[in-house]
Amino acid sequence: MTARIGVVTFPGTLDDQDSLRAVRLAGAEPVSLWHRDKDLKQVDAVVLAGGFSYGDYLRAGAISRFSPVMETIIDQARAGLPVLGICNGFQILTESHLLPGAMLRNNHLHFICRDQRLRVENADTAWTGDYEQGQEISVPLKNIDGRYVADARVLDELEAEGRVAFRYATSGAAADGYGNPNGSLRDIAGITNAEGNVVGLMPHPEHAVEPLIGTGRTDGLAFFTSVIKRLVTA
Ligand SMILES: NC(=O)CC[C@H](N)C(=O)O
Repeated sequence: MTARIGVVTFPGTLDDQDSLRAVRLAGAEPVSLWHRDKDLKQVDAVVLAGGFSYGDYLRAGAISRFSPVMETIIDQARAGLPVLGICNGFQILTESHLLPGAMLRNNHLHFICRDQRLRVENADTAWTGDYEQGQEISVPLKNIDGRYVADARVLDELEAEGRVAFRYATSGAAADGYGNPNGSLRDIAGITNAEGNVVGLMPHPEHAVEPLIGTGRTDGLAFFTSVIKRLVTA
């Protein structure tokens, strides 16, 4: 049976079309979800796509968190539904308290847009099973509120439980996409919840799924193939 993967559109979402396309290229059925609908149309997994939902007013993700669609997603995520938050989606997940910590303005106070090197730290989540632990990937990064913070106790807990899913890779030159781009604590680019079904990250895997586009790398596609495999074997 083909997995159905929903992609939520809020007013101000930018990356829903690319996310739907990534879902299709990975082999699942893409399903559009609308922020005002509580109904998730019986999807097997959900992607919260990037952008500026509700104009990032108040704080990025702070208003989206209270949308009707999030009411259902928060309930179902707690019951095991795989949810991936990309960039603004990650911001919505922290605002929803499905993931700990918060995203602050980049330490240099600028919007940044570049290809970013990441290290996969946890290849055991619903969204990362097709990567190797320690694998380095490159995907686009584009945000202004990308600086991940949490208090030391939360950071230690994330590290101890293997819940740092991605770190900014710092072992090369900035011109090659290496380095911490925004001052995120402990170079954290993405995290998972304890159960591994909810994952959020600031860089954009959905923009790196086709060899003809961008740098020609398809490093992001494995997010989507990973969850499809997880759904089949679940
Ligand atoms: N591409 C994105 O989702 C980035 C938007 C995000 N609201 C920001 O921090 O700028």
